[in-house]
Amino acid sequence: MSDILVVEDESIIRSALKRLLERHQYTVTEAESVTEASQHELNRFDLIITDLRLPGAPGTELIDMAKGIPVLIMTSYASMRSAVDAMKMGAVDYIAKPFDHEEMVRTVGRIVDAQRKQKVRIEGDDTEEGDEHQPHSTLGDLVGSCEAMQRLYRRIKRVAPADVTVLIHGESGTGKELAARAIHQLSPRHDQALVSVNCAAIPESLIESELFGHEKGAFTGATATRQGLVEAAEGGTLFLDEIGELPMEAQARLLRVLQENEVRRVGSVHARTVDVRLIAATHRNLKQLVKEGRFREDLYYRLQVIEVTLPPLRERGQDVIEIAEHLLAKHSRRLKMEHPVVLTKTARKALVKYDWPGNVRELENAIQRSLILCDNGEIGTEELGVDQGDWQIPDTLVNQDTDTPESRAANGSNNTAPDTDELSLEDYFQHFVLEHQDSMSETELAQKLGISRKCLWERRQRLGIPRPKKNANGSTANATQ
Ligand SMILES: Nc1ncnc2c1ncn2[C@@H]1O[C@H](COP(=O)(O)OP(=O)(O)OP(=O)(O)O)[C@@H](O)[C@H]1O
Repeated sequence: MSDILVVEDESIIRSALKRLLERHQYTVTEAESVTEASQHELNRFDLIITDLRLPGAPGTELIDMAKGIPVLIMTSYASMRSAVDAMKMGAVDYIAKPFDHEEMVRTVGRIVDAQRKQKVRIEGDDTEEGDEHQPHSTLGDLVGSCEAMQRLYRRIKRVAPADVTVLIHGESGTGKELAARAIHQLSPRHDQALVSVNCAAIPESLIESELFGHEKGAFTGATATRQGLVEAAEGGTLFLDEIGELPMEAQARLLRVLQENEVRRVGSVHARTVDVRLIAATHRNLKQLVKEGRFREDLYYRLQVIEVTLPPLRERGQDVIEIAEHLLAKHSRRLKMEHPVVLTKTARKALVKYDWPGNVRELENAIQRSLILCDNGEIGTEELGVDQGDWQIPDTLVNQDTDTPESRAANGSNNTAPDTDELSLEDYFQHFVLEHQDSMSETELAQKLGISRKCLWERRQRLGIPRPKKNANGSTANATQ
């Protein structure tokens, strides 16, 4: 049986809530204010439900006072703002008054359940209680122990159990998708699906039907009714990477999912109810996009309930070595390396000194490349290429069929990128794209360059060579995006 402390100054609401919870087998203690609540030993409760506005101190004060105990905020000022602020301060969730009884019972059940599971996991791990404040060198697939990563882990653990939308910020390649996965894994939805979608990688014309599904005949080519990815995430989590690239029409449909828990397939007049938690990520400044009229303000406010920020790799100090070694082990296994490969002392220093504009993804490429190029079991600065700017061997080359050490060595000594000394990769990229963009689709171009469609799109943005748009007569014209 779980113990709940209800802090509410309006006695009618307080006793109604008490009765409701007791009917569901919870033990309830009441308090009228933070001061009265603080006379109890807060640590013995499994959950504290508190009104935000109370006589004297606000309910949010209990978040710090009851370290580790989830605090659910009730607010009659159903403004998003105060609820968002409470969540930022560490509240596990919020519920707007007047609340629906069923919703309250469901929310309480979910939090208490998640809390119990977390306790079991912590005890099972043989970790001390108060684990939240123990330093960790990993969380899920994220590796790194610097202070910024510790803060990130703590934040992920706090937001994961609350069923709220999370917006992840961070430069490209910082691990936003891994962070989303960690949130899903630590949430009560962890045994349901996590559906990941990269909004920048799906052609604009297809994105609505991909996400929301379509009815048969909704558009040319819609030969059958199809469920969208939002529906595929039913009961679980939907991760929308690069949400800043979502076209306006799709933004409107997504807003409906968030506001009404409803999805309407393209070409359908009927809405379907969905139960999906959204995690979105972007490397862009969404506020700026809102100002420029390219992102809906209402959607922006819905998304930024809780924000999580991934630090750039250059700000993670010695973590870069920890991550490099982790990636070295991972890719040595993948490439079935016969002998262990290590980083030289100079290489380690160079790793820390280099500023990694492409973050962990760039580091991962450098490690993969080095494993192929090194021949004496040691990786030095030359193999890493950290002194030579940020050129990369395309992934397709790295992932080529390199099953034997001989063929790997051959790939290296063939010098697959002979021009890189004279021609920077960016020049090469620019030439290649300008030369072939009229005759190749974006997918073909990306494939030839060995990069993802999204990466192609990002580089186009960075280098100022926007994708040409096809005119009605089939010729192309550059369009600023
Ligand atoms: N802290 C980390 N420890 C280990 N591997 C990491 C870490 N962060 C990122 N990676 C690896 O780096 C690569 C890029 O990570 P991820 O795709 O999560 O980044 P992202 O921020 O979502 O990038 P983008 O914005 O370009 O989609 C992945 O292969 C991931 O496994």
